[in-house]
Amino acid sequence: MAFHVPRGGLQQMMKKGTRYLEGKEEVVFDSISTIRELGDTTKTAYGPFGMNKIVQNHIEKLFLTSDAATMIKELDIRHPAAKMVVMAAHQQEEECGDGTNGCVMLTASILHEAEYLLRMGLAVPELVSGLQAGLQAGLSEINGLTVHTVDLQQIRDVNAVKYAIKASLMSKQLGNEEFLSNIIAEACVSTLPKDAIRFNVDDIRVCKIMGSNLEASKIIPGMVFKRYVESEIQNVTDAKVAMFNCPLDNLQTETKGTVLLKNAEELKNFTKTEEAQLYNAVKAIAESGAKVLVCGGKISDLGLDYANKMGLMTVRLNSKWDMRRLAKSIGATVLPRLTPPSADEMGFCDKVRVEEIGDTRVVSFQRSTSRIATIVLRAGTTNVLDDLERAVDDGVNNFKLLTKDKRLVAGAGAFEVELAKCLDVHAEKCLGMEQYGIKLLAKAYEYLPRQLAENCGQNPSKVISRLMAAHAEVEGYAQEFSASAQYGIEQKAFNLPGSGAKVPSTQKEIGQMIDSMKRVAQLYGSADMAKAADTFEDGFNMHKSKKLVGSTIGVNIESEDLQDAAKNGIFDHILIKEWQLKLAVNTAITILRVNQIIMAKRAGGPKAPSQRGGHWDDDHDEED
Ligand SMILES: Nc1ncnc2c1ncn2[C@@H]1O[C@H](COP(=O)(O)OP(=O)(O)OP(=O)(O)O)[C@@H](O)[C@H]1O
Repeated sequence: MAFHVPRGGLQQMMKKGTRYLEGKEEVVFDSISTIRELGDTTKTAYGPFGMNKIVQNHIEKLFLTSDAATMIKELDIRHPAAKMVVMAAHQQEEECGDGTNGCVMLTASILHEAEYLLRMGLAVPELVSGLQAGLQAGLSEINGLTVHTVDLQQIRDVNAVKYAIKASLMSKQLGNEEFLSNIIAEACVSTLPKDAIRFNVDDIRVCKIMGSNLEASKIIPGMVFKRYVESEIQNVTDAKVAMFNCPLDNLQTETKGTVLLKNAEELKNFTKTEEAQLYNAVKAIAESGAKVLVCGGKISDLGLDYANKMGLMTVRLNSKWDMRRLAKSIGATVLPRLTPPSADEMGFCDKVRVEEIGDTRVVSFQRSTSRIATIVLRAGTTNVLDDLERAVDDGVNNFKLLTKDKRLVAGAGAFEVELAKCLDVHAEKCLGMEQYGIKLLAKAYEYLPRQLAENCGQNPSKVISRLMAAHAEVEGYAQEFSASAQYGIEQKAFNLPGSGAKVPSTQKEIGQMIDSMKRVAQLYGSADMAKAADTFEDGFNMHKSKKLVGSTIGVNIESEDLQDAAKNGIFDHILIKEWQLKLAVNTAITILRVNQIIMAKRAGGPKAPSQRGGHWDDDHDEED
């Protein structure tokens, strides 16, 4: 006789097969180690020398990429805590369209640091309140770290845009950034309306055509479809375009009817009226002035014949999204029935033509003032084309961010080191246990430049210590200066009406102080003050020129010597950094606050067998 083993507590309430985890060790530390593993997977793809991954998704589609968003999307992650990070990554992608890897890595590093503090005995509420304080401090510090701006007057300047978005392309397509940033900037700027700054990432379409190389890629103002036209006419210029959401065919009734034909005459005349109706409809469309007819439904042989007779170029589009985009691009209204369009309802194109790019036939609708531009990408393989498309997507998203906010921070890890330093300073001022949380955040930020250096094959510890020294030296100089005798002169200057006296303690404050001194000197015509400002500025510049120091010093991907990211035009958008901070801290807090994980048995019967007769990875799926 078998013994009955009683099940107690939660297990008793739940269906058999429910998984249940409890306690700090099982829940928090286990979640942290899973998330760290996720971070370890994506971190090697961070930055310009990030490695590619081959990811095969659940339908056996292959992805070759270093884009974290794609990796995370295609990996079917099941762990509930890791799913939180996946959600944060998705949110980062939704908000900014870039910076996903940074977000995942920051979350993983915060949790890694938190684990150490928890094991040392810090309570979760203390850690959480510290992280919240760190988040607030970080958000307010970020504002002061802007090093470059592209304001609304410059947003139509292709060179200014190109300069600002280049770094986002470098990290995906190192070596191709010059060409890509140029083509993306031109395409984005060309779609901006004349009267306002409005931009949607959907305004830039990508048409991938295999063959040739990247340099053969080009921008087409308007839409390009990889298809062939139905009609004999394949090339029109200055064309009015009529768009219909219905088939170019006889009207079909919804109900079926029976017709009794009594003689041959009736049989001959049966379809005549319908044919005449279709003929008249096509004729009316041609007479309205349209030269091109775009149909969302099927095109019958008869309809095509009439269109050819009337000299109409006929194109069929299958997707309703393509119809909508084309309508937006050429300024047309999509009509539901084959009625002659009014002048307002017709769109206009400079050219509609069939082209052969490589050995692919495309039909392009070109209009110089189009609100949509298409980038035709060329490369040898589909995987390279897909990766190029993702790089274009990052560039376009960065342009969109510029239309929302003009501020950029220094890239190449300079921002992270500077923010870590500011957070450390802030933590020193906090007296309670909060300071541990803030310091933790500062430490977590150091992981990003460290990884950037490691991926470039450099010694990460050496690079990070140099970076920190470079960022600290300016402060050191400011403090030295405040204590010096010369500061007395400037102090006097600052006591003049209209200027505030403040001991400069950061590079930014030194800059502001020099500016104020110059302004005051000019206002009061004081030669002494002007001389003092010059001396101060010279001293500061000399100090900087002796060594590479400053808040914009970042990782140099070519050598272990550092570089000035701002001078070399390596910028990241401020909104990317803000969202990374918010999402990473909030996700880490959410995970730290969990004390139980209860997973119900997965619903549904056995998995449908694979269509290709099994898969080498099936064993792993069985585990669930
Ligand atoms: N030439 C460069 N030298 C040094 N750092 C660079 C250079 N180009 C880009 N970077 C840095 O690389 C980092 C971005 O890398 P990457 O694009 O791989 O990460 P991400 O944007 O967080 O992730 P993803 O694009 O996959 O969502 C940024 O911090 C950027 O400043």
